[in-house]
Amino acid sequence: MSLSDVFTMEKALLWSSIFLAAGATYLMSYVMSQKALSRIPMIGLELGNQKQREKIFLGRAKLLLQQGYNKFKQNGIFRITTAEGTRVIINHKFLDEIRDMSDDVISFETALEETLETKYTTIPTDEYLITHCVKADLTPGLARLAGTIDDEVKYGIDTELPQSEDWAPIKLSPKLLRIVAMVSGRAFIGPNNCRDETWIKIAVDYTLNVFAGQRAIKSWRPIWRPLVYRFLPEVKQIHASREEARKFLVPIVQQRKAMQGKWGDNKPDDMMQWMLEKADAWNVKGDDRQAFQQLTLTMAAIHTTTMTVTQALYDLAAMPEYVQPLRDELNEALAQSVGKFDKNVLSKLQLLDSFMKESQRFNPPGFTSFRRKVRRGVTLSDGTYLPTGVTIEVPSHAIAFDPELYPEPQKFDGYRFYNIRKSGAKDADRHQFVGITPSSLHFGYGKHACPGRFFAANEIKLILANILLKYDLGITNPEEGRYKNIEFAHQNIPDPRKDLLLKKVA
Ligand code: HEM
Repeated sequence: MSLSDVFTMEKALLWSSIFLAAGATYLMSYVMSQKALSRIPMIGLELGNQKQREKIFLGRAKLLLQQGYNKFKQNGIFRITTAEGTRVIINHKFLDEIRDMSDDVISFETALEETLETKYTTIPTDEYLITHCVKADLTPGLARLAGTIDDEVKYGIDTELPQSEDWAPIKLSPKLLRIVAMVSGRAFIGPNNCRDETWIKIAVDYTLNVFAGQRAIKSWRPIWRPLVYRFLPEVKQIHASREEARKFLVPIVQQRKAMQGKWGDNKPDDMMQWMLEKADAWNVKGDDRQAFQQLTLTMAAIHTTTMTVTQALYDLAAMPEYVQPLRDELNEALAQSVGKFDKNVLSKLQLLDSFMKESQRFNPPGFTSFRRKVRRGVTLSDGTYLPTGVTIEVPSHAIAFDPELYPEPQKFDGYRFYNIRKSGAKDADRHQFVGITPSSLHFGYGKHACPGRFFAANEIKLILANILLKYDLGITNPEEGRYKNIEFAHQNIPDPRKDLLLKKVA
């Protein structure tokens, strides 16, 4: 045997030992994490095997989460089989210790990548400049923008909703989507672009395409996904709508850049402008990427807001007894500000704010919140170990129906939060629509809690206020009660097939 043969053999032996050691370490950590997980109680085992439980979760998630929350309220943690695998559901009592953990330990972004199937859809989850500008520019600018947003709301209502003085049935969701796309667009890309039909189509369709794409990917087992994703029509559609958006948005980006320093008093006052001015500092390079950031923004903003307004209008239509008190509040606030909606008027609408929050408590967009991926195993204060790779969620809907937190939780009380705020209690303002507490989690919690909720709250108030002043509302069969939501796994959406009745007030 030559010297070089000996070296080759030694090398092979070395590599084999490294692989064996790595394999053994991986196996050990897998076994340990499975052991740690198995210590967390599982609900729903009586419903059948994993496949059967996944299927049952699609139709009964709300109920199962509620049962788990009630059963494990003391220890606070349980596992459940969802359509996307096993999830660890944690009680809100752990939120304050988790919220301060770094993203390397408990990650919002990795959980979102998993939800959106970013590996295959390529939807970015790390566009930090968006969140920064929403917090640093949009929210502080809300008082200045209230008038323009109100103009756009009025234009949207005049052009999209019926103008009849007799009862007219409409399918609300598509109309509201267009209104919200225009109104949000006014604050995102400015008055010259927000009414453009191409923009409205992009803003409305993109989120739907992304959700169809990720659902199509999830319908395949993980092992097949890298092979099939390129051929899925739903994934191709995401790319097609991006291309459409690129053609529309890139020229606007280029025009804005060409005008840099030459705007004078006409400088646009919108998200695109603020983001372009900060792009270098945030290392966001290239016209395409800067244009696509508007798409990511619409994905966070348009459908979430539209669903919330739809739910509130379905509630108002089913409970018309709230209409007059809300109109009285509006008229009183407007009378003190020469008939114009401004920041002061909006802050006086405490009953409307309370009604919106109660409507969201009953009809949240999802039954869980605070979805996070554990990237580094962590031990909670009660000794529970959450191993690396686990996805955690908080049962926000079950929490919002806990009688210890919300007296008579099954009763819709539009005055619930209004009365708390009027009571003068120390933390009364935390019960505003935008307020986030461990028992009110529909905008998330901690450092990734929705930064757009202040803009959303103003937009929703302005849409509801203008509709309330202009229309009477009704549902088609009052004896059947409020329209039921469509529940699918974690998700909860207003039924788009239902007709809302509108009649212009004389
Ligand atoms: C009623 C409407 C809305 C609802 C219900 C909603 C809900 C949420 C929720 C649940 C989260 C995740 C929070 C967490 O897990 O802790 C979130 C994040 C986010 N939302 Fe909203 N949202 C709404 C409107 C908006 C609007 C209008 C904007 C933009 C103007 C926006 C921008 C964002 C952004 C950028 C994030 C990611 C934050 C981050 O990465 O740290 N949202 N939203």
